[in-house]
Amino acid sequence: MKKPDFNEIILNSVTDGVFTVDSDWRITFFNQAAEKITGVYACEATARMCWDVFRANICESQCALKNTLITGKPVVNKAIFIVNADGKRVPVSISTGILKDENGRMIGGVETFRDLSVVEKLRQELEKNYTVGDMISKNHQMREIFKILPAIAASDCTVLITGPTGTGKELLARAVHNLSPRREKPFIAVNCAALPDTLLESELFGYEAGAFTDARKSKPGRFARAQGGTLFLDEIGDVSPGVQVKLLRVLQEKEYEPLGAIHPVRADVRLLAATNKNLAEAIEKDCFRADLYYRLNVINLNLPSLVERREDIPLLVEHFIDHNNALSEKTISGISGPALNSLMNHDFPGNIRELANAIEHAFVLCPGGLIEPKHLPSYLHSGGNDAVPCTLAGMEAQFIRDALVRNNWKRVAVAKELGIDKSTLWRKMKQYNIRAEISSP
Ligand SMILES: Nc1ncnc2c1ncn2[C@@H]1O[C@H](COP(=O)(O)OP(=O)(O)OP(=O)(O)O)[C@@H](O)[C@H]1O
Repeated sequence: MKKPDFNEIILNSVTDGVFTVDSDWRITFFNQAAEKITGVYACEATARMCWDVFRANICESQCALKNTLITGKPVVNKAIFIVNADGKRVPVSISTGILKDENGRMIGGVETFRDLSVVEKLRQELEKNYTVGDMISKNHQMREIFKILPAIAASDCTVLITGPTGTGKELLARAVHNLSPRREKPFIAVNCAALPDTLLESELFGYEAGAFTDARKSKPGRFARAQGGTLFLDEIGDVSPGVQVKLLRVLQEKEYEPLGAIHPVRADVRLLAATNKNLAEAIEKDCFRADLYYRLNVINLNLPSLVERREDIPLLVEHFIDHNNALSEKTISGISGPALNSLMNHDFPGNIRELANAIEHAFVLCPGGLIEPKHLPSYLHSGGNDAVPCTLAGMEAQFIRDALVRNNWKRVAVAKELGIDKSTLWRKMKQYNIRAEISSP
């Protein structure tokens, strides 16, 4: 009778998957847990190339076992995905090591892997509870907003969303639209600060042919495009008195006149507006009409800054890692303790947009595995802004910032110097979280 192989008995008793390969990458052993996790029987797996059986997202570009056999360094608990025999993605954490014979000669490698499906499911459940639309938060103030959002969405009232830049005002407006009975109709967003006054007016209300010299054909405005749906007016605090009067008329009479039109047009549009300015102060300074403010501010949703909801940082970091993983070829498994610490200790003047940009930056520099402090923008871990940017986006941001300083933050002059449109400059400043030190045209 064949003597029992105790090594095999032990390896088949553990709940982690274990397989070994020889120096030609052919599987020499496949335990029972490996069969269960991959859905492949040991008799089918043995003697096959490991990447044909253990189909991991890192097989081609960053094989952990290969790395270990080349460098001699083990990989410990790296989170990856494999594709099982049914074609389903299974999250696993892998560890690797070298196999040596009694003379110390390398004869292959060993990989152990743990099924993380349950952990992943729990994480997704947890995230689902903290999510409305694309917004994620576990902060009590935000969760109060999430709670009343369906009722607000179901009504047709105007909503004024306030809060510092990058706190998610547009995302919240989209969530209101997507939860509302108007969700099948368009959601149209207009950034009122990005357009000069005359252009904003024709952009919003459209014009008839012959309304002005270049108007050969009539053009529908954003109100017309949003008909039946929702119009989101971002940066409403920057709208001129002339446009304010016209908006007031739409809100009061539900109609407007395109430039050069003889008859008014009925507007079936829900208005949502947002600002990071203090409109009450603007009213006192006679820069904003009180009557328009009251019409817009039927419901006010105020978003707290990220500093006021630091508890959201880990959740948001995971969310942005997932998002970037889905968009890129890379697999980033998470963030290291020290890197998360750097983020937790930062004040984020650009709020969630700044955090999202920091994770995007880390994706460029991090080859895989965990995001470490060195992968984050230098100002987050070195305490200074002086480091030379090493990504194209970083260089563009630096270039724009330098031009703004050179031109005393005058955006018109900077746009001219850089040969770009003022709205493009504005968009890029927002993208790179460059904030004016002196407000100017
Ligand atoms: N709660 C959130 N969960 C996930 N992502 C968020 C959240 N809030 C904001 N974001 C992301 O942060 C970025 C900025 O959000 P958004 O443009 O909505 O901010 P904003 O307040 O409208 O900014 P601004 O005042 O500069 O116009 C976007 O990439 C958005 O997807």
